[in-house]
Amino acid sequence: MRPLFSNNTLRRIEQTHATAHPALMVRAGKGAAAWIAAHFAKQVVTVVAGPGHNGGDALYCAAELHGLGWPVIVHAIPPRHTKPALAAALKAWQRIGEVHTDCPHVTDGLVVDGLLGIGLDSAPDDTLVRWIDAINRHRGPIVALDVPTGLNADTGEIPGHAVRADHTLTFLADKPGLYTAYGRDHAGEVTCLDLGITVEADLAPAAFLVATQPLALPPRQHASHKGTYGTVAVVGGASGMTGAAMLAGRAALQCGAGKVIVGLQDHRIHFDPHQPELMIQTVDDALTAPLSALAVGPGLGTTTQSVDSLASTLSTAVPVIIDADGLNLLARHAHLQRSITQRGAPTILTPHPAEAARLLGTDTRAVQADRLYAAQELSSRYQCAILLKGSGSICTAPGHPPTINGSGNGALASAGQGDVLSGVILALVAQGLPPLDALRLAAYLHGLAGDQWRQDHPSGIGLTASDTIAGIRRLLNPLNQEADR
Ligand SMILES: NC(=O)C1=CN([C@@H]2O[C@H](COP(=O)(O)OP(=O)(O)OC[C@H]3O[C@@H](n4cnc5c(N)ncnc54)[C@H](O)[C@@H]3O)[C@@H](O)[C@H]2O)[C@@H](O)CC1
Ligand SMILES: [K+]
Repeated sequence: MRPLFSNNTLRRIEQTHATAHPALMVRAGKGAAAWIAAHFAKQVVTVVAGPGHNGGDALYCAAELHGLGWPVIVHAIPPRHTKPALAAALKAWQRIGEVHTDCPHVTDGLVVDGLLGIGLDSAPDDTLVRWIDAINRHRGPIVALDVPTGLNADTGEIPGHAVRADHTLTFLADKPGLYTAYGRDHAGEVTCLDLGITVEADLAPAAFLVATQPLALPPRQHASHKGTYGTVAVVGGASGMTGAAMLAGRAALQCGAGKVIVGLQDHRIHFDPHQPELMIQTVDDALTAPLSALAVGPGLGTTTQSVDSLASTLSTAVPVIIDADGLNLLARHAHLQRSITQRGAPTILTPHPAEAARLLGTDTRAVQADRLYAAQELSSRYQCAILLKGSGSICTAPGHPPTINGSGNGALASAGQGDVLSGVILALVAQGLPPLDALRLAAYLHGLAGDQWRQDHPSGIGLTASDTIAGIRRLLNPLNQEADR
């Protein structure tokens, strides 16, 4: 897992190395130029520099690219208060070429965004907005230095306008905001240039990025039977919403749970013709089975019967995953919140941002403005493992640092995907993974199944939740290399 550092920590690192030679700003500019020269054919490059040190990086990058024989045009916003390091960078460029102070109008080549980095302090002012929009109008490649201008590097929030880069060259260490909320859409492909600095071991990361498969299920032993892999139940499926519970059940089954019961509130359905292995029962019957783990919420509804079903689920002594309407009911009913804190077995909450907002008594915008904080606050308030869904899903649990999931794409924004994710988590917990491990692996595999599907469907349109289940099953199996000896 890759460590991600907050702006405050990055500032501390910068101070520690303030007298480094060559200076970090020079290293950043030269490193960026070397990366650009290695990844693009020589072409006109428009370097856009802002009023702070991010602009200084850009000016050294311009000078270096010029030295490598690239045609370079520089546009810079004059700083209100010149900092010495920026003045030196400006001087270095002015020995080579002109500085245009008007808003760039780029028609050709590559653009380097060095307007703002981690110094963004509020929504960009009018001048910056015009320059950001001018960069975004460019149809060719856009390379952002450190952070796409306008994106909050801590949170991935965009308080106003932001550059949409194809590549971001981020300096010293990786940053959480590049991977969650709006980060993925605006940063493009991220490359970290460490500038020859090793981050001090005593500096705690704000989060970790899960960029590769975090762990695997243990191989299946020959002398095993379905009971070895757990009996699980999905509780939900009120009239008109039975599909949600079925999808969760199918996902649990196809991800290896031994026996899967679907406890439906709609008593008219007794059988899943597409997945006859599922045992369809009433909620009461499902809860009397000797279960290893439960998921409650998919299609649960919000009736009195739904509240009773959730309360019965919480009174069991096995791990419970709460999703969808289960979370909405939890947000509304204090007695359910009390039951959660009194449970002896683990509880896992898997909210999307709107559900997280209800659980925290705030609004979706506030959750999205700081997803890492929201997930950690939920975990401490409810003493649960949390998976906060959305771009760059966050997994955390009390006493554990948060992780940001690095897989997935917009194709997964489709009906039933959350139900599938609940079923995958359920299967992984039933097969013995601790809650937080199950969340991280499930989020990663779910995203990766979407990424693999997208390779054959570039616009990302039409991925169904059922397709995702099949993709995750394929991903789970190559992992069990040592199986069945
Ligand atoms: N932190 C580090 O360790 C390093 C930082 N470097 C660079 O320096 C950057 C940070 O430099 P700074 O602290 O000067 O910050 P920035 O260059 O990101 O921006 C600061 C400037 O932008 C203005 N500004 C901020 N928000 C604005 C808004 N909403 N509207 C209009 N103007 C706004 C500020 O008044 C200030 O002049 C990093 O992102 C990176 O690119 C590198 O040189 C190397 C190492
Ligand atoms: K930038």
